[in-house]
Amino acid sequence: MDPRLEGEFIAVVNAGSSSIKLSMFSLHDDRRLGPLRLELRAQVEGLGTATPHFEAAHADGTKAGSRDWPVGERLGHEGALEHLVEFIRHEFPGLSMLGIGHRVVHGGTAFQEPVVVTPEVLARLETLIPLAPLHQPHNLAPIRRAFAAAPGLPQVACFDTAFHRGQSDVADAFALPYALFEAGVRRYGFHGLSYEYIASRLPALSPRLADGRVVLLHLGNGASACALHRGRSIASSMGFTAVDGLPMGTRSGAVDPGVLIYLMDEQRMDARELETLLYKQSGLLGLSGVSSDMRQLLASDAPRARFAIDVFVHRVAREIGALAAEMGGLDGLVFTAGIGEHSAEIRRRVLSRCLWLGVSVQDAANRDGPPERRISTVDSRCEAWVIPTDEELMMARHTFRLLAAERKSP
Ligand SMILES: Nc1ncnc2c1ncn2[C@@H]1O[C@H](COP(=O)(O)OP(=O)(O)O)[C@@H](O)[C@H]1O
Ligand SMILES: CC(=O)OP(=O)(O)O
Ligand SMILES: [Mg+2]
Repeated sequence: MDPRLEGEFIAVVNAGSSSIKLSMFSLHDDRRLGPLRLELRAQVEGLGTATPHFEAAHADGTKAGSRDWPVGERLGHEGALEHLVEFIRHEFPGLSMLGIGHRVVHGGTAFQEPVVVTPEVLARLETLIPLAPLHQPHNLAPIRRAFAAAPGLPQVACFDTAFHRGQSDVADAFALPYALFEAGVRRYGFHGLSYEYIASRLPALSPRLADGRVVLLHLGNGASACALHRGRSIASSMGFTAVDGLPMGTRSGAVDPGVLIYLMDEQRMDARELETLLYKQSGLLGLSGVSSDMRQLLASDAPRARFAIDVFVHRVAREIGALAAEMGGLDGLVFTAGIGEHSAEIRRRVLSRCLWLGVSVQDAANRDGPPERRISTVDSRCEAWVIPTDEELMMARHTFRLLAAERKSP
């Protein structure tokens, strides 16, 4: 065994709609670097497609493993999880664990911060599956599996919704009958672990933004925007579910609800068919007919690929304006997640629509530079930044904080 991998660990599981990521953090008494150190990241991507792919890397980026499955052997979430668990067992024999942190997309109104999962908590989280059908079942399956395999091992659920729970009722409400608001039909907002991580980086990177009005843009396979005022979320583009707001890889983003009634009446679509349409057949994939993957769209000459990108950029620019209006102005913009971190072209196009907000882009910095960087000119009234997100580190921090506190007060 690698001597670095002795001691106690926290595992963190981020089960998405088409991938499972598992990261291992070791614990240390290091005042300067903090108690958590990333040791290994492992993931299976492309679940449900013809070409699932496993890859694992040590913290320094060196490869720890990889695997492809034969074309046509459709690997599901369960098979991927088994593979990851076996890999970790092999890499970390005799492993001692403090606990496991899980990303759980929906915490409803009841869960406003991370919690240690009990069978009762798990049962309540299961009732939220209809509110996040693409994510919640996959988030809860690894919890159930770990309960069965290691009943005494503490598990912590970290919610995508929690960071937004401080938003006002006015920001949260749909203008539906008030009884529905009371029954929990309201805006929740998602990608909260990502936004919380970015907010935690701002004091070191830009004190002005840490204390100011910022729109955070999480543009990945799922995409959303968040209005951050003095480090707190005050509004977000995602609503009751993670299908609202911006167009995404395969999700529609906001549509006129009248369209759904029309489709039910005229095309006799039922709830399941609408769910498939809105979550799996829309967004970049639905508009382009080419791919849900922004890299492929940017590389394509197909007119509809270009059209899909145009719609995406248009809606992102619109959302920035809407969230700036909620905050009464804007001091900065932050791009994060797959597209936000890696696509200079999308950032350039979005920022070219933000001149009215006082953004002046530094082209060379936008094209290239260290992963965390300012991409606006020094005299830009509104700052623009790229900050890679780290949902896993945020989850490891929450898990450590909760379990260390539990250990002190048994
Ligand atoms: N260099 C790049 N240029 C454009 N898009 C990119 C680039 N790298 C990754 N992406 C896009 O990022 C998206 C995936 O984002 P990511 O945050 O990794 O998703 P997930 O929600 O699965 O974690 C895909 O649309 C992918 O095409
Ligand atoms: C909430 C959500 O959309 O998550 P993801 O981006 O992982 O799909
Ligand atoms: Mg994501």
